Amino acid sequence: MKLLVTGGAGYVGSVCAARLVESGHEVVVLDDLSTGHADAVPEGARLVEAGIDEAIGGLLAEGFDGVLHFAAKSLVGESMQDPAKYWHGNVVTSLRLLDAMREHGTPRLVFSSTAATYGEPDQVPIPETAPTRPTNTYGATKLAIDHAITGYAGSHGIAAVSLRYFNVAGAHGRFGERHGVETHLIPLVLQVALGQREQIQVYGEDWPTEDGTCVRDYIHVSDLADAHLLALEHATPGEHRIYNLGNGFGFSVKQVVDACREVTGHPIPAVVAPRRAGDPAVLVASSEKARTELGWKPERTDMVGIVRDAWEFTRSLRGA
Ligand SMILES: NC(=O)c1ccc[n+]([C@@H]2O[C@H](COP(=O)([O-])OP(=O)(O)OC[C@H]3O[C@@H](n4cnc5c(N)ncnc54)[C@H](O)[C@@H]3O)[C@@H](O)[C@H]2O)c1
Ligand SMILES: O=c1ccn([C@@H]2O[C@H](COP(=O)(O)OP(=O)(O)O[C@H]3O[C@H](CO)[C@H](O)[C@H](O)[C@H]3O)[C@@H](O)[C@H]2O)c(=O)[nH]1
Repeated sequence: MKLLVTGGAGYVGSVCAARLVESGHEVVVLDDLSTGHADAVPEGARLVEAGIDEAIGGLLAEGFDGVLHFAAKSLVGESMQDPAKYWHGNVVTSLRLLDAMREHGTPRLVFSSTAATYGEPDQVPIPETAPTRPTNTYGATKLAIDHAITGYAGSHGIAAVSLRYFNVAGAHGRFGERHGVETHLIPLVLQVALGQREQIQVYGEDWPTEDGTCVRDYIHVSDLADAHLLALEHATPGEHRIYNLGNGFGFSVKQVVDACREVTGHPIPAVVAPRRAGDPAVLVASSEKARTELGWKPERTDMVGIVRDAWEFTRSLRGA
């Protein structure tokens, strides 16, 4: 297939673009490099360095079999301080993309949604039928886009799939996580091991969990990429399918830090800090639907293995 990958110079998009190229697809990456890196675009893919708003119409006029839409603003804290950046950058931009797909008859869409669409869950593991009550602007914009996709798919025959990622982690060879402003736990802990930061702050030790720290469902980015390939195969015209992607079990912040100590051999000093606003205690996915309907089976579920891949990638960046 000829596929357009928006945000393919970013973390998840570059890994998926690499997997698509490996699988024999023709890949064009559309990325404005606002948080991505040109050298993260895999060999064999064409990079169009531009924003979606200005370039999408001209590009889709070339004729594509589908779009994988990763491009977004995705910092939860920033989304609360500057909501306009998120409503415009995520929702308005995605509407432009949907309108261009409709105009040019682009048949398939796979969209990066998020666990943040659910907010504080009533039950864990979280199924797709759980109430969607996002607690931050980032999650609200992703939910709004999901609603728009449902409408466009139903009315204009687009075969659409939204994948709600839980906590993405790990690396796929030379493709990994290098956000300019890093807020995610594993890369921050690895920065301590590299001597770039003195200690890791553990945001709260008084949560209602076994060891008192927050629990999250960490999904290896290569398993995530597999799900995108399956989503493309199973997408059905006129339908908008929504799938959670997680391993179905959680690791606490302390367990993640311990795994990083084991992999790096560094003591990684940790200090307890106040809770971070908006953090739920436990987020774990039920991904039964993706397993049953897509035949998806995450294979890299061991935390030490996930951290090892992230560590190798992080060290390679430093030429270590
Ligand atoms: N990383 C996670 O843990 C996680 C979890 C849930 C959902 N997601 C979603 O997955 C997607 C990818 O996340 P990521 O961690 O790879 O982020 P990222 O910041 O590394 O990648 C986003 C990419 O999109 C590009 N971009 C942003 N706005 C653009 C625009 N208007 N036009 C063209 N390019 C644009 C950026 O330059 C960047 O390369 C996002 O939609 C994010 O919301 C990520
Ligand atoms: O320095 C840090 C950084 C994080 N944490 C904790 O580590 C856990 C994981 O935090 P991350 O920031 O790595 O990830 P989040 O769970 O906050 O966010 C992830 O899940 C969200 C869904 O709620 C969105 O999908 C978002 O894009 C995705 O990164 C949280 O309990 C957080 O409080 C710390 O203790 N110290």
